[in-house]
Amino acid sequence: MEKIIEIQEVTKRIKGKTIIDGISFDVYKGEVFGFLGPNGAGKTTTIRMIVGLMGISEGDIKIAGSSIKTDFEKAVRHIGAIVENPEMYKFLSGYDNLLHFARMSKGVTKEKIDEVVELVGLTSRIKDKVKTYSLGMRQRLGLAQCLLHDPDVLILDEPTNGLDPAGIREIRDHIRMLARERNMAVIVSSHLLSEMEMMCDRIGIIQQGKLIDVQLVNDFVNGEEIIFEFEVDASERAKAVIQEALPQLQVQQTEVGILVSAVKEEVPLIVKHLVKEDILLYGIQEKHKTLEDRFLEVTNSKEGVVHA
Ligand SMILES: Nc1ncnc2c1ncn2[C@@H]1O[C@H](COP(=O)(O)OP(=O)(O)OP(=O)(O)O)[C@@H](O)[C@H]1O
Repeated sequence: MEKIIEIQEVTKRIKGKTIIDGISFDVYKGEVFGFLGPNGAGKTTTIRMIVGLMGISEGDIKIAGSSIKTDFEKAVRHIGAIVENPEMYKFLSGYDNLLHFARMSKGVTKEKIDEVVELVGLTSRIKDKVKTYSLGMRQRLGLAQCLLHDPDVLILDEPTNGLDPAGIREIRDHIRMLARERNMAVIVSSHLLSEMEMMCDRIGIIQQGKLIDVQLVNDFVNGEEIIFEFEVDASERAKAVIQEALPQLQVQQTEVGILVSAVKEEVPLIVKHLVKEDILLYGIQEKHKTLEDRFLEVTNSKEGVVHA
């Protein structure tokens, strides 16, 4: 995979306060990279530094090999971004808006405008005034605007904010398509964890200005341990039996039985202990953790390992 963004030991201080504290990670072409973190963690600040809206106190950011510090113009040329709400002229058509933006960047042809309109699925409505568009259509027009100069990287801060479920799905599908079919790197931030789980290939978790974890979404969510639910006739006793016999495992009582966080190889052992104590076992189910479960585990423990 080809690196397109390199964040190298970046620190940001504002009025003596450290907002971002020495973060480093890379983003590759063709992937959707999600930025997760509690409110005030530093997601927007990091994004603003990547797109060049804010200076860097220490460290460097390279885009397609060019430093944003020493080669700003060349570096940001590779980026298309929606950081604040895209500015649109509501009384103009979508097409006229794009024409307006096209005039501001060099070398954008009318064919290119038609191509991006088609790419974001707005062809049939592009001649209508923007004020008649739904929020989802406006977001897609914003996406089209970002794509006019053929960026390698797309940066979207909270792209699904305020959208209804259908709108969220539309934007998500477009983001994934741009990464897969156009080999673009897409960086998104969102506090909607279920959304990030569906949209991203990798996520970086930022907390109090530090990057505490960078992982593939699948590895992050599932890890090695799985939660198994054992449906039994006597859950309280079952919990006590497993805690006594296998004290290394985490056991939780539920309405129908017990939840045990374990690896698959440990399941026969758990069953053996339950059966030995004459506990009736009606079924075993695998419960997958959600990104939200894992996010809360990691941010609450404040410990994390950076897997590059
Ligand atoms: N210009 C500024 N002056 C002083 N403090 C700032 C400034 N910009 C950001 N901060 C502080 O930096 C921290 C990180 O803010 P940032 O907006 O990057 O967080 P965030 O992760 O995007 O949060 P949210 O999810 O709430 O948008 C916050 O504590 C914020 O108050």
